[in-house]
This record gives sequence, C-alpha cells and structure tokens, in this order.
Amino acid sequence: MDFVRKLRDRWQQADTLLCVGLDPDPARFPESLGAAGEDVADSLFAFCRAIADATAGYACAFKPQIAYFAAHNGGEAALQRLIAHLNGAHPDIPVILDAKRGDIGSTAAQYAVEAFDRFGADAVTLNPYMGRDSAAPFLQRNDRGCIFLCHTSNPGARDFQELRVDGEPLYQRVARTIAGEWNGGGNCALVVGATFPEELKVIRGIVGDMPLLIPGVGAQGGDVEAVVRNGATADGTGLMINSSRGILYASSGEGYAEAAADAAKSLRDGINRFR
Ligand SMILES: O=c1ccn([C@@H]2O[C@H](COP(=O)(O)O)[C@@H](O)[C@H]2O)c(=O)[nH]1
Repeated sequence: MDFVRKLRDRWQQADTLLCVGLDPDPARFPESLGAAGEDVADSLFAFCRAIADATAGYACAFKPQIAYFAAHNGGEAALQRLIAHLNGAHPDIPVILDAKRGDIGSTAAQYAVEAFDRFGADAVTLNPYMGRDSAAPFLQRNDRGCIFLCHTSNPGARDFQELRVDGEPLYQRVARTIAGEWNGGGNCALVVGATFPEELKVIRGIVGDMPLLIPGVGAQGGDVEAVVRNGATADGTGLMINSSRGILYASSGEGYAEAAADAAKSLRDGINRFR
C-alpha cells in the first residue's frame, strides 16, 4: 500500500497523530544494554525494537534518524534490521527514514534505492534546495512518500527559509511549488517545525490536506496545542507530530520501554485533546 494511503488509514484506525522518533544514543542507554563498544550495533537494534514494540499502539508513524545509526560501526546494518522488524511486526505503521537526502539526479537515484529498497522505508525526508531534478528519482516512486524540508524547527531556520523571493518568504515558495508542481503522484509531504506555529498555519493554508511531519515538540520546546490548532486538517488529521528524545529517554533505568510507552500515551492523549 502506498505511503499516504497507509498513513491516512493509520490516522483513522489508531486515532493518533504521534510519530515516534528513533534516535538511539548509546551514551543514554540503560546499563543492561551496554553503553558502547563491540556490541553497539546489537544495542542500537535492541533498544529501538523495545521502544517501538512498547509504543506501537500510540504511533501513526516511526521515524528512525539515519545519523544515529550511521555514526557507529555496523549501525546501518542495525537500521536495516530494525526497519525489517518494524515492517514485519507493525505492518500498518509507516516508517519514515529521516535522512534529508538531496543531490544531482544520478546520485539522488542511488539515495532513492538506499531509502526504499535497501532500507525498506515507506517514506524519506528530502532537502528540496537542489530543485526538481534532484527530487525526481524519489517523486517517481509513487508508492513511497517524499517529505520535503519546508520550515525546519531549529533557530537557524530563519537564516534562509524566511528570505523573500519575489515578495514571498522562501518557505512559502517551497510549499507552493511542491503542492502545485511536484505532487502529481500524490506522494509529497512537508517538514514544518513545531517551534514555528504561525508559519505552520500559513503552510497549511497553502498545501490543503497534504501530510505534514512536525518535529520540535518536547525537547525543542514546541507547543502541542498551537501545532494542532494551526496544523490539523478539518477532519482532525494531517499531522505526524514527532517526539524522539522525550519518548526514548523518559527513563534511563531498566523500565525504559514501559516509561517510553507512558510518555507516548501521554503525548498522544495531549495531542488528541486539541483535535
Ligand atoms: O526541522 C527538523 C527536521 C528534523 N528534525 C529531526 O526530528 C527529530 C527531533 O528530535 P527531538 O528529540 O524530538 O527533538 C530529530 O531526529 C531531528 O533530526 C528536527 O528536529 N527538526
């Protein structure tokens, strides 16, 4: 099933807009998993599997961030193993590979194979800065999602993304171009930081019911109520509200998976309160 269909089904069936971010940092693992060393790849897999299995009931998507795997020897194999587990154990929950790819077309074609065929992700995050030809190898995979950076969550988002281009801020031009010209396959989505709720409102007005991936609640300080009020579609969906550290490290003790489940449930309920 294609990414957007799978996501819409999950929103409806599980009644959740929460995306569980999988950013495993061995320095923050409980002692039983080992902090680092020879078995780090096994620890990455075991930690993320436990978190994902515990939080699945509250998740509309999982989002492993590739940097947290690729930083370690054997980490990419652990990521491949993790996504295979997610696809097998939780087939109704889309997996977003957060890799922020973008390059000339021939290289982008390899990145598309990496994300969709090697790793088996349903969707991948992409940087649109290099333009349409850099996105084409991803866009033509109609069954997979292309989630483009639009207005990111970090303070430096303002440096370029709010510069005016022909009278409108660049992030609005990005939203308008992707919604109007790149989304012929119906497989596009955008990244919009929870830390910029007013900009989120403007973007929602431009893109209609396009799915939006919203990082930045919890550790980065984004406000859940403002996100839901400004970003949800008329039917109360349209958002994948990501939390990574706030769920992964809810506890550093042996009960970390149960603590993660409690944190996920609490955030899912907090989101639903405003829908
Ligand atoms: O604008 C962006 C785009 C991506 N991210 C990623 O989301 C998570 C956020 O983690 P938290 O621990 O919930 O803050 C992380 O993987 C980032 O790389 C983002 O934060 N902002």
